[in-house]
Amino acid sequence: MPAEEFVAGWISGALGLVLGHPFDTVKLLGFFKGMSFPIASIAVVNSVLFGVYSNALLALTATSHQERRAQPPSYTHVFIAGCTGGFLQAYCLAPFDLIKVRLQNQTEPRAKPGSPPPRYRGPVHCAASIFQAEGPRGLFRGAWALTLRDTPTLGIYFVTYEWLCRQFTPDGQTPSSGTVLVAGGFAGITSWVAATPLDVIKSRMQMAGLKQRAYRGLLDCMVSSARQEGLGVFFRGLTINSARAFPVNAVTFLSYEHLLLSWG
Ligand SMILES: C[N+](C)(C)CCCC[C@H](N)C(=O)O
Repeated sequence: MPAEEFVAGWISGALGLVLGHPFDTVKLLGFFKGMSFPIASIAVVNSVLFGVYSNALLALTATSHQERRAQPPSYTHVFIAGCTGGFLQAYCLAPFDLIKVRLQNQTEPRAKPGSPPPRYRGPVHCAASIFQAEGPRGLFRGAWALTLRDTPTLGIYFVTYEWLCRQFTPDGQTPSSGTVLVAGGFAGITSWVAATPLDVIKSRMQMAGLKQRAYRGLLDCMVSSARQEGLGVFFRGLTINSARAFPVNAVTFLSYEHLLLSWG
């Protein structure tokens, strides 16, 4: 059997791949366009959350991640560590979240002839415009509401995760991948259900001055929203938040646990 065809086939195939690569890259970049900003920001924020959580538990219980399966921390410690992680991640998240909310609310019809250009051209332009108009503090608009939203609800997040893992795992053993997926998914849902009322208020405060009227503060925003739209306003987005929370947090916890396991 002549080998040349194989070699030629291999080389031409490889060349095709090399030549095709830039096109694939463009296609891929096009496909993921607009995703690099959320991906980059979630990476930073999530590393702060999990890093602070784990270190807070280390400080509270003097056990490392590996030791915690044999000596599980109390739920009070898990809650305190979760709240600490939530509090600190909220500050890192605040500017990214503000930009996301501002860009998502830009729903002017796209590039119709004669229509005004969008206010923000992209995440960097959005950040720069806010910075120019309001200074660095402008980038933290709504940060207080975000902190109130995330501090207790991330405590709830880790308590739910730990509790569910322990229900389905024999003492001292590592939870199975299935358990981690389900516990992570439900931790996400529970946390988002608890966070939704303040999520609504947070987004309104971040939009204040643009589309919405300006509020005197968090309480004013809560009271006037409830007065005008009824108490149902605090549950706006509950279904979509929960539907998104399950897969996102199932995968977050699964990859987190697996990475830690594989690093020893
Ligand atoms: C605290 N709060 C519920 C707002 C978020 C908790 C889960 C965090 C996760 N990165 C996610 O985006 O779902």
